Order: sequence, then C-alpha cells, then structure tokens
Amino acid sequence: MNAPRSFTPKTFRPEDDGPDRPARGLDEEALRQQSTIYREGMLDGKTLLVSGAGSGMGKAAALLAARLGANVAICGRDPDKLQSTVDLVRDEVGTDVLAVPTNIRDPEAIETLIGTVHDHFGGLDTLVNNAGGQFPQDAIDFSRKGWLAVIDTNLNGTWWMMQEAAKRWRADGKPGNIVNIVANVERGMPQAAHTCAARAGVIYLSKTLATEWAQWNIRVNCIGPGVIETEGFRMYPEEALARFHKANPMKMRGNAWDVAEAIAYLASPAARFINGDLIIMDGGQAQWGVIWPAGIPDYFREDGAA
Ligand SMILES: CCCCCCC/C=C/C(=O)SCCNC(=O)CCNC(=O)[C@H](O)C(C)(C)COP(=O)(O)OP(=O)(O)OC[C@H]1O[C@@H](n2cnc3c(N)ncnc32)[C@H](O)[C@@H]1OP(=O)(O)O
Ligand SMILES: NC(=O)C1=CN([C@@H]2O[C@H](COP(=O)(O)OP(=O)(O)OC[C@H]3O[C@@H](n4cnc5c(N)ncnc54)[C@H](OP(=O)(O)O)[C@@H]3O)[C@@H](O)[C@H]2O)C=CC1
Repeated sequence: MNAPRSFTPKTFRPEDDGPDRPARGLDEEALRQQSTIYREGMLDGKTLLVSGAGSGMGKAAALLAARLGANVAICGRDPDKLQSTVDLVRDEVGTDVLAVPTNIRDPEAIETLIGTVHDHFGGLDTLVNNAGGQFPQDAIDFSRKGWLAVIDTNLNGTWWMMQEAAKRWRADGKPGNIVNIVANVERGMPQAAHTCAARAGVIYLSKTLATEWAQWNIRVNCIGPGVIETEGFRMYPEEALARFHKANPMKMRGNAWDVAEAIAYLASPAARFINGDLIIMDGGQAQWGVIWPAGIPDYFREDGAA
C-alpha cells in the first residue's frame, strides 16, 4: 500500500504571486486585436454600466460595448485600474468612458454611482454586475472575516446594484436589463464554497426578480463562466493553474472576450425575450470535472502527482 501523501492544500494570496509568474489573460494589445461578429453600431444609443471593469472580463466588456457604439460607465475600487480602461477605450475607440470608483459593498456609494450615471448619460439601459471574486481555500478553514468578505462582495454587492438600478427604472418608467456574472456552481465548487453560496444566491435571486420585475419591463439574466484566463488567476497557485483547463472536456480555457461577446448579446435587442436565464460558458465543465483551485487533497488523488 502507498504511504499517505504529504501534500496538503493551502490557501494562496496575491502577494505570493512573484515576478517570475507570467501575466495572465488577454493583455491590452491582445484586447485591441480581438474581432467581433457583431455589426458596427449594434449598441448605438445604449448605456451600459459595467462593474469590476478595471481588469479581466469587465475591461473586455467595456471595450467591446464602446466599440459597438454604447455609452459606457465603469466602476471598481482601484481608480488606476479604471483609468487603464478609460485610456484603452479612448485610444482604441475614441470615446470617453465614465469611471466612478466604487466599492460595491457600500450601498450608499452605489446610490451615488447610479445617480451619476443617470445624470451623465440621461439613463441606463444595461447593468453588468461583473465585480467580484474570492480566494481558494478549504471551507473548514474559512475565517469569519474571509467568509463575510466573499458573501458581502458577491451576493450583497450585486444585490445593492440591482436594487438601486431597478428603483431608478421603475421611477422613470424606463425598461431595464441586468446581466450578472456568476460562476458555474451546478455541482458545487470545492475550495470555493463561499463564492458558490454567494453565486447560487445571485442565480436564484435573478430568477425570482425576472418574474417580480417583469411588470416594469426589467429583465434579469446571469452568465456563469467556467475557467476564463484573466488577471484574476493571480489568486491561484501554479499547481492548480496547470490543470484548470483539464476540468472541461474541451481541455481549454476561455478568455475575457468570450464573456464580453455574451454580455454584448444580452445587451442587444436580439436578447429581448431572454429573461431569468443562466448562460453557462464553461466548455462543458459542468458535466465533466472539478477544479480544486487550492490543490487536490490527498483523499481525491489517483495520479500520484504532487
Ligand atoms: C470561482 C472560484 C474557483 C474556481 C476557479 C476558476 C477560475 C477562476 C475564477 C475567478 O473568479 S478569477 C478571479 C476573480 N478575481 C478575484 O478573485 C480577485 C478579487 N478577490 C478579492 O478581492 C478577495 O479575494 C476578496 C476576499 C473577495 C476581497 O475581500 P477584501 O478586499 O476584503 O480583501 P482582504 O481584505 O484582502 O481580505 C478579507 C479577508 O478575507 C480573507 N482572505 C482574503 N484572501 C485570502 C486568501 N487568499 N486566503 C485566505 N483568506 C483570505 C481573510 O480573512 C481576510 O482578512 P485578513 O486576514 O487579511 O485580515
Ligand atoms: N476568471 C474566471 O475563470 C472566473 C471568474 N468569475 C467571476 O467573473 C468576474 C470577473 O472576473 P475576472 O475578470 O476573471 O477577474 P478580475 O479579478 O480581473 O476582475 C474582478 C474585478 O472586480 C473588481 N472588484 C472586486 N471586488 C470589488 C468590490 N468590492 N467593489 C468593486 N469592484 C470590485 C476588481 O476591481 P478592484 O480590485 O479595483 O475593485 C476587479 O477589476 C468576477 O466576479 C469573478 O469572480 C467567475 C467564474 C470564473
């Protein structure tokens, strides 16, 4: 009989990310090179607010929406990251993005954000709740603060954004459209139980609101990405990154543009009859594999790999 293996999954912090680790996801040069199937002007006259748009999928979504003609507002906590998106869009598309640094955990800041977007653009058509994140860890080791941070960001923050936007739409008698970026949680998410709980909450909140808010012509849908290579990968240890793509039968990673195109579709008139839905973009991972983002525990190892 084999001796028990000594590998124990540990959590990983961004500060563990060293200069020798490669940058991940589509950089600005790669984003500029992306082509789209959508026609020029598809989102002319539409206003989108994208949260978490200083990096990753949010940045790609902001760029694509601007290229398709939309007015774009963005938020996130770090003003420098937001500025990088503003600069990219100005340089690439020639339009100005409205950046409002906001922590989505703060409902009063969100009230100001939504008001600012309405004042600046005269309304809002689509709210994209993309801001979020988590850290990989065995659930049994979660600290109270860590659990609360993930729930407050991903569930409460998304809810404050949805409610504030919907109050405005109802008051103005205008239609609304919400796209929530969640995750692929159908089979649970070992080592990401906090985010699994929060994202499942958002999915079922969205399905409920899709009915409650239909009377005001507000649609609510979710996108559940699988493994999408972005700057956010800095949260994961190299050992896990090396096999993320093996958790789907296509054995590949998606990228931020894949998700940006799905967001653009949901923001377009082509999606006018889609409501209360969840679009899973995971290469089939939901039917296939588990990621173990902090490392495979000994109990589940069959390959003898470290
Ligand atoms: C979907 C997950 C699993 C599958 C992986 C598939 C592929 C990747 C999916 C992605 O989602 S990619 C990336 C998305 N982006 C991010 O996750 C980055 C953003 N994340 C964060 O900002 C944090 O993780 C946060 C907790 C969500 C933000 O909270 P806050 O700003 O309050 O951060 P802190 O003050 O740093 O932390 C508060 C509290 O949380 C605990 N904690 C934080 N990080 C870790 C960690 N790496 N390990 C263990 N615990 C952590 C801890 O209790 C912190 O308090 P202190 O101890 O620092 O006082
Ligand atoms: N990449 C993947 O494989 C997957 C990602 N997801 C989810 O998709 C979304 C986008 O992720 P991705 O682009 O990969 O990762 P990134 O880390 O690049 O993007 C997340 C963004 O959210 C912002 N953010 C985080 N917390 C807050 C907060 N409290 N208030 C405002 N903004 C916040 C961050 O900006 P700042 O730090 O400036 O606040 C950051 O720009 C996230 O919700 C992520 O968890 C889901 C499944 C898989």
